[in-house]
Amino acid sequence: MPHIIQVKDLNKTYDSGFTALRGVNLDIRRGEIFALLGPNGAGKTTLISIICGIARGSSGSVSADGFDIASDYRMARTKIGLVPQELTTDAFETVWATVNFSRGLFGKAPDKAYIEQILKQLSLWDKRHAKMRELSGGMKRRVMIAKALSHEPEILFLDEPTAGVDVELRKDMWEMVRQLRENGVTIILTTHYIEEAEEMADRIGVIRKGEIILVEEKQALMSKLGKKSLSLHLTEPLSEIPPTLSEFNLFLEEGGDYLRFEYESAQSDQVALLLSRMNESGIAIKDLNSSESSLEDIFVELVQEQ
Ligand SMILES: Nc1ncnc2c1ncn2[C@@H]1O[C@H](COP(=O)(O)OP(=O)(O)OP(=O)(O)O)[C@@H](O)[C@H]1O
Repeated sequence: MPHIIQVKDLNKTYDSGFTALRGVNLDIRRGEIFALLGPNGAGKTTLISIICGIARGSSGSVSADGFDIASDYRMARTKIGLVPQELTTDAFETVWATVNFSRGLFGKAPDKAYIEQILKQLSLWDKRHAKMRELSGGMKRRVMIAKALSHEPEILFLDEPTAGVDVELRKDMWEMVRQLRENGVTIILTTHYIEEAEEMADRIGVIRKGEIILVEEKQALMSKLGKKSLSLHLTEPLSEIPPTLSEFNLFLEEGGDYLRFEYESAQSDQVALLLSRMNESGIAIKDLNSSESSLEDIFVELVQEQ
């Protein structure tokens, strides 16, 4: 079964009458890192909460590793670990007790060796006897991940895993998430840091006003929707764009000293053509500089466009 999570025609209308999800269909592949992006209030937490069995959908179905989350709730729930946005732990418990207790909640027999393994993997082993309140914010977050992994789930949801975390720690977190994926865990994360999705995700889903507006391989998304720009510093300034270059999307800048070419990522063969055409027209360049749109630019455009 290639899809570890299948969401079919999922709708959610809250008691207030507000519809937070509309006809969501989403398949998550086994072993991938999937990033769910969307502006505030788009429905990310609602979707995750339903998949994790914390909230109920109004209609539609969800299965986790083949188990329906409504009719096979217990089995579905054991497949999933959730790292929520908020840090919720007992300040006076030790790291070891916190993680061990969480495993027990899922009805799993104690397994010291396994808990030791995850604490070591998350660099928490030295802190196993420390009380939660003695830990730094970053360590607490790692304990939340250890808790979510304590019952050996195959799917891990990370809701804003690095919100409010400094750059250094964010990089550590990314490394850790990659490591978990190496160990065979499927990862679904929501994030406001588009850089995070760009860095880590295999596929990206964009949700807006309760609808999934796009699901795409990250690489394909960036090359399909990305734009590139090439800035050419001319040896002699131009007063206007010569007719021989009229087919290109060109802009004269800084009093004619610079010629900027904007093109879609998929049309990179245009660059060679432009340069040879300029050569033929006797337009020489001193220097050039290229830039491309980030996932952030693509995302902003997508969300605005729809
Ligand atoms: N219990 C509730 N009752 C009514 N409306 C709700 C409830 N929970 C969430 N909503 C609404 O549903 C919409 C989606 O909320 P949700 O928390 O899923 O968004 P989100 O994408 O996770 O946002 P954020 O990025 O801000 O966390 C919002 O408009 C929110 O106000």
